[in-house]
Amino acid sequence: MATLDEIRQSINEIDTQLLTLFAKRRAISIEVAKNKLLSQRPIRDQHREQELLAYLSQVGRPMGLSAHFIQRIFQLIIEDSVLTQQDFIQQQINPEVPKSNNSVAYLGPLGSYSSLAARKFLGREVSDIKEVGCSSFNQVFQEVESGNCRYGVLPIENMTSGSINEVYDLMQQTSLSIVAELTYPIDHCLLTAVETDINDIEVIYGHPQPITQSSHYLEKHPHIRKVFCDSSSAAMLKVKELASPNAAAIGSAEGGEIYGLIKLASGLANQPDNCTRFWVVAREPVQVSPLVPAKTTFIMSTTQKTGSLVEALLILRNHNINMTKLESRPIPGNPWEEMFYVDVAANLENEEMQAAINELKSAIRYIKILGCYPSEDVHPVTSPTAE
Ligand SMILES: C=C(O[C@@H]1C=C(C(=O)O)C=C[C@H]1O)C(=O)O
Repeated sequence: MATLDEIRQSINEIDTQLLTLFAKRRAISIEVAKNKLLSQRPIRDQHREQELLAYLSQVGRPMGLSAHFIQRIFQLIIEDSVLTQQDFIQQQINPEVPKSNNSVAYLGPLGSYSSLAARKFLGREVSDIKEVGCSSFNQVFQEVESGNCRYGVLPIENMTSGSINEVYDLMQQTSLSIVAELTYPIDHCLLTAVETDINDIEVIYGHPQPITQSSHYLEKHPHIRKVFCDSSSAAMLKVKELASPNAAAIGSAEGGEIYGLIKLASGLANQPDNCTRFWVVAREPVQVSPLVPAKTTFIMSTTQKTGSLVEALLILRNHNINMTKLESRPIPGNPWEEMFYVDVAANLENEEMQAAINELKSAIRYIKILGCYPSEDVHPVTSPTAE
């Protein structure tokens, strides 16, 4: 009988083959993108996705693979393929924005969730990226506005704790444009400098967001004192410095590795599939190909007349424009009025969208376009066989 090491070696070999095939599929998806560019066909083809998933579920069944399993794996693969194609098409129409040799500003020293998201945005080639960790969101804006950094990466929404209001408020004042969105999976871990036990932890250092998002876990350990830090990396640095069996930080496993911390527990967030959505901002807007699913974000303030918000939203509906998010924020110095942040699934260049914006301009008090960027919400549809 084969030893465990030998069996595991076979698994390594199979997984390497899978990786080779994933890379091959990704390369072919670029060929698909080139073909679509020539024929001007949209990147997303949900009918084809559904057909493919149904076909694969059928092929996998006699192999003992459930439709549910197949759909989960291939949804991820198809999502990657669509995003790869989007990136390719965007590079074609925005060739002056190469993704290498770039600089990016984000909140916190290396290892913060924002820094990990920044690396995801600029790809894995981190060697020639200038990374500027900032101590506040305001500084992130300043680094990009001054031209010191090409991009700024800003968290705007977390699945558990909701919108990050400070970033929304700063967006009201900036001249920067949103050029991309990305979602980053967040797995909050309890990190310590030395081997210890959860019952020995007396103090937890963390950014207020991860602490709020881990409230259920923390309620189970009411004796632990919470200390807020400017960023998750600041919390990790503090714990590293203390080197105490009684102090822990809340942060990512990747961040913990950067600071040489031990992972005492993971999966702390209230919501198991916790992720954060980020905006990438730059001084110049990007053009989004009509072949790529796009989002446009704008802010507007309506008049104080009754029904003025409803009227504005009806304009969008009448132009068949799907609103994906509506957020309201107070206007500083103007306590009785609200500013609305609107995300729509539409390209700014689109005729209907232009018509809607023009109509909005005459119906509301103020409108400012924050950016048009490729949509990251490209989750493939499920095929009915998986239900
Ligand atoms: C690869 C294609 O583009 C997209 C990605 C798909 C995939 O990865 O299988 C399927 C349909 C499209 O949404 C295609 O159109 O075939």
